Amino acid sequence: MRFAVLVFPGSNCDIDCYKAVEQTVGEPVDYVWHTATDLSPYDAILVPGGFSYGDYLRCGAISRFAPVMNEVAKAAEQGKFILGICNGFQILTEAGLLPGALRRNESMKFRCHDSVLKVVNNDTPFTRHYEEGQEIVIPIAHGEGNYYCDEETLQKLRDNKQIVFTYSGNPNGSVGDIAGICNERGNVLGMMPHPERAVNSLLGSEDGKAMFTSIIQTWRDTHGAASVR
Ligand SMILES: NC(=O)CC[C@H](N)C(=O)O
Repeated sequence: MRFAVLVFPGSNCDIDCYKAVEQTVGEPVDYVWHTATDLSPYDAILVPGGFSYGDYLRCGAISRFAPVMNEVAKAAEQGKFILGICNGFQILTEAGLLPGALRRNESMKFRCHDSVLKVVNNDTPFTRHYEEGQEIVIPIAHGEGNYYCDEETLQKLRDNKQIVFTYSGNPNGSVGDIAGICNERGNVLGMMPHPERAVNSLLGSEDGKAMFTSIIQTWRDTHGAASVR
């Protein structure tokens, strides 16, 4: 299995994502520049956090026009795993690959601290190594993590089990305490907290590790390879 970590001008969590893959699952991983026009060698695509294009206009509003985003849409269509973290989540909503939008935090302040998340849906390729209802500690670091969608969309998210993580103690004003959602098919996930910053107890938490092992386990199950320990 091969991972891509996309890099936009202003990404700053790309190295963390790369290291998380390298150190937790040890699978091949490449940085892929935003001008790339071929993602065919990759099975999972990580859209990392940061301040792509300086967050001008709105976070992710410019990045979503990058050439690589056409390839991300194709990859999503093909059922490949797409994980957008923080700015990556913002880019995926701007690109229309996930519903809703991320607005300024209710406090109007940048929030950077650990957060407790509840795993609402562990039946996704990204969360199968968690228990349903499990509480995990994953850091947040954002100014625009206030997830918004209209009532109808919120109901759809609930009905289709697309709400994957909620906050225990809402740090930003998100509707329904939403911290992370997936698409209907379950192969595209966006979340504001940073699992790649929680893959080793030296970092304060290793609760993010299971996201990476879940992805690879799912891939191995469908490709007949050995299971992940
Ligand atoms: N860490 C991040 O990806 C931050 C995302 C975005 N720049 C924000 O402040 O909301």
